[in-house]
Amino acid sequence: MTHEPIYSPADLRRLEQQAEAAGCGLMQQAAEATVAWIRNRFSPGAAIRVVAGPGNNGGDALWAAVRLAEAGYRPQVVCPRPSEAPTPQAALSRLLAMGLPVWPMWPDALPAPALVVDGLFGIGLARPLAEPWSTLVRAINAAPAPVLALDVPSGIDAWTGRRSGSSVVRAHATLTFLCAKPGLHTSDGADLAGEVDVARLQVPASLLPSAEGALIDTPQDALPLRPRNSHKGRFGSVLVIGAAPGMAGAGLLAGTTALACGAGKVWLLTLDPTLTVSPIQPELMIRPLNDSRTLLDEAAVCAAGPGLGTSVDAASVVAAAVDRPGPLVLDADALNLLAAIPSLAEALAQRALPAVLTPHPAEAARLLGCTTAAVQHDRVAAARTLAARYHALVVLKGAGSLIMRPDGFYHVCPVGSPALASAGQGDVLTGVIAALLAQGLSPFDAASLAVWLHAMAGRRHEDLQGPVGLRAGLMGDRVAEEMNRLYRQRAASQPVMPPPLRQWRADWPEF
Ligand SMILES: NC(=O)C1=CN([C@@H]2O[C@H](COP(=O)(O)OP(=O)(O)OC[C@H]3O[C@@H](n4cnc5c(N)ncnc54)[C@H](O)[C@@H]3O)[C@@H](O)[C@H]2O)[C@@H](O)CC1
Ligand SMILES: [K+]
Repeated sequence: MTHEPIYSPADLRRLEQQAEAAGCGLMQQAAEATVAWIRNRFSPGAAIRVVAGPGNNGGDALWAAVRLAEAGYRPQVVCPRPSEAPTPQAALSRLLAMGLPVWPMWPDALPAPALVVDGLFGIGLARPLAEPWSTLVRAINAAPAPVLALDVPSGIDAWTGRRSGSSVVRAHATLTFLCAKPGLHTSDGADLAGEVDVARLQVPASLLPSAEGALIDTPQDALPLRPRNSHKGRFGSVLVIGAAPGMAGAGLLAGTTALACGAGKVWLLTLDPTLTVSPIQPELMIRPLNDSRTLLDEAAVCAAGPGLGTSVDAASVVAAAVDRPGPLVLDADALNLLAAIPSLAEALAQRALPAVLTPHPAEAARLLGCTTAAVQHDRVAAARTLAARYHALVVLKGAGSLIMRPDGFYHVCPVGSPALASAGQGDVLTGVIAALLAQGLSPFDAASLAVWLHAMAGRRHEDLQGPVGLRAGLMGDRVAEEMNRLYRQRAASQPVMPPPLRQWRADWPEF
């Protein structure tokens, strides 16, 4: 998979200092990246309102205004309290020398700009915004023009995505510098950052820290191979454990999705004795609890939890699934059992191959013994604690889904959609992860690719139809479409033999 790296706040600050000491001119580079971004979308001559704050984020904005003026744009610069540091001050002098006024407050009388650039606060934000910044934020958000945030929408924490207070810039796009930042994709950041681009800037490779995580990008190379010389045994088998009385739908969703996403065969071990066959999905093999021993031995992958309930039978079959050595996904009620039964946690920690746990925030809170709000307060920290505690891969669902390894490295999914906020989507995701594990992916790759495919299916539904109406029952086929799209893209990037120009036969003399 190709990734944008994420550095920790401390590593990023260290990188900034070392790069400045090495004379990299990061502020100038950030300004040039901003102008390149603007040139791509707005023609010279356009009025661009650049709003600069009191720190280096403001410095980026002031230098962007200088470069915009040089490139033929008409910057309207607003800066109530410029930074006193030399580089931003140099930009101010250049602006004044070019005869460009710097307005202390939002200039209502000027013609409306084509774009507003938010350079108020970046990663140095330390507290909620007060005057004069909150008035400027209100003016930015009310402007009849799109907003480009530099580095981070002002008022948002770059790592958690939380608002610092009630004054926050709502950006249509964010151009972030040096590395990707998880807070632009999760929590409030998912709604306030708009489309996010990363400008890595030129920094000597020797200064780059090791990443604490990465954004998932189009993960073509993680796709399982599907040679022509294949049979269903090659693509693995999945045992879904769930579907207790009254909750059959959850187990059926996970099972049918695993089939749709390429698992060779799928059993559903149901705790409901009346459930024997799915009339709409006859290829799904539904088996009673009595068969659990045989199936746990036979299946390559186990996915326990969808519609499982928390009965004694459920607890004992989950314990047996955790004890077997193969790939394992625990979701929904299996996670509730894990929160309640300490011996399950001990058994998970003993596994050589880490299990995949897929909590939504409320399930994560139950496992951590805290509130859902506390989980959402710092999603990376919550996922990191869970992954270390259970020695497992943790998929923390919700906007900006996180996939956390036990060693603390994580992926953030930058794609998402409110179309996925509907009943059964968690069961679907469990089915996709199980199918990819069955096809031989490692737990981290399977969980990352599954989250991305699931999110892409949601995004595509939203783009084509809107944010409602994506029932979980439709998802297996939609996720399979995304997989096939990736297969086609990968095939298109391979070398291709051109077709013959003429009909060819070996016995034709002119050949
Ligand atoms: N330091 C560097 O070398 C680089 C910095 N860059 C830019 O600089 C930004 C970080 O710069 P800074 O560390 O100066 O931080 P900011 O520009 O985000 O702002 C920090 C300043 O605002 C003050 N402040 C923080 N919260 C406030 C609040 N709520 N109300 C009023 N004042 C508040 C701080 O005391 C400090 O003076 C990055 O986000 C990025 O845009 C980039 O140019 C890349 C290089
Ligand atoms: K900003």
